[in-house]
Amino acid sequence: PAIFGGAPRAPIEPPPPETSESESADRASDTDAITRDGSEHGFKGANGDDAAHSSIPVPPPVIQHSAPEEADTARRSSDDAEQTTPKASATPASAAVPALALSGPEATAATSKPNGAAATPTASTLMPPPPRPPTLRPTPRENPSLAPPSAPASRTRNLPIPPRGPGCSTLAPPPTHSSVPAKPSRAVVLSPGHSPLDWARLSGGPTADLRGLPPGTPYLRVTPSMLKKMTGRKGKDAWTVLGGRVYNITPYLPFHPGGEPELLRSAGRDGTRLFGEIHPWVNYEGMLAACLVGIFVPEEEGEGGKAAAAGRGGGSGDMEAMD
Ligand code: HEM
Repeated sequence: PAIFGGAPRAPIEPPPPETSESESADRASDTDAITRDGSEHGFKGANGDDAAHSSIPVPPPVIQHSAPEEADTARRSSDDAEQTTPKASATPASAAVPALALSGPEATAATSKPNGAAATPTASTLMPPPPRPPTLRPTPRENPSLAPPSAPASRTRNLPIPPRGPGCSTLAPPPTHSSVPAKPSRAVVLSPGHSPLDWARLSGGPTADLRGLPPGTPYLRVTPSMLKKMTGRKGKDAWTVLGGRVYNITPYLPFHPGGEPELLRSAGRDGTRLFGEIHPWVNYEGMLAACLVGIFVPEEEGEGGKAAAAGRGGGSGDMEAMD
């Protein structure tokens, strides 16, 4: 009802020239009442209200504008109610719409006079800066300050936000991250029963001992000379140093996602740097806890000065030396 309020009706009323403005206003209110009544009557069925409707003149011009309304009324009442209905509703609405639509900042810039003198002065002063009203485009300009958080902007309005990157989603990673060239995977196909989970089962137990040393063997002080012999060849186990600790990587070889040859690159030497170059994120300490042989120490700090290199089927007297 507010949309079809009296303001817009006034200009439309002119068609009925028979009465004065005050009368026309009264008539407008009457028409409202009539319209409602008419509709109600229509639902209930036509009654003797035709007299009231008949008081409303100007059927032909108004009818043109209010065609839809008229049709409705026509369905509701088969009598003269048709004439009354069009006046009240359709005409005012059509008149009001254009004024609102064109009254935007753009129209004001074009010096629109009819929109009311009061609005014009303010508009003139604000004309240069008021790009705000056209929120569609100027917003991006203003946004830069607010733009950093692209998320809020996108939430508020879809149109104003020009999508910056390919993915408009706020959750999309920055192009910098997504553009990182992916290295071809060198992962190998592990044989059945040698998945990471299988390794976890095998080595994860609290009592798991995969060092390849006699049970109860304490952690060893492994010297460079000792380490050098543990290459995984000639029946020897493969040891490597990671972070100052010596691990027997032999049992892990078939479980290594990178393949046995890759893992053996570090056998018999310190593989800390090589390991870190490939996958520094791998938690070797946890994965190889059951394979911990000892600590890596300088030659002079070794056990008894005698190399204690040992392994499965290794040197004859080496195992005793390690004990
Ligand atoms: C120091 C010698 C080592 C070398 C040269 C090596 C090399 C590699 C290579 C080339 C890959 C394949 C990476 C890819 O997917 O493209 C790989 C994967 C892997 N390696 Fe090693 N590796 C070594 C030691 C180890 C050790 C000691 C462990 C753990 C005890 C380990 C655990 C893994 C794991 C879990 C993956 C899979 C990583 C992933 O899928 O992201 N590696 N390794």
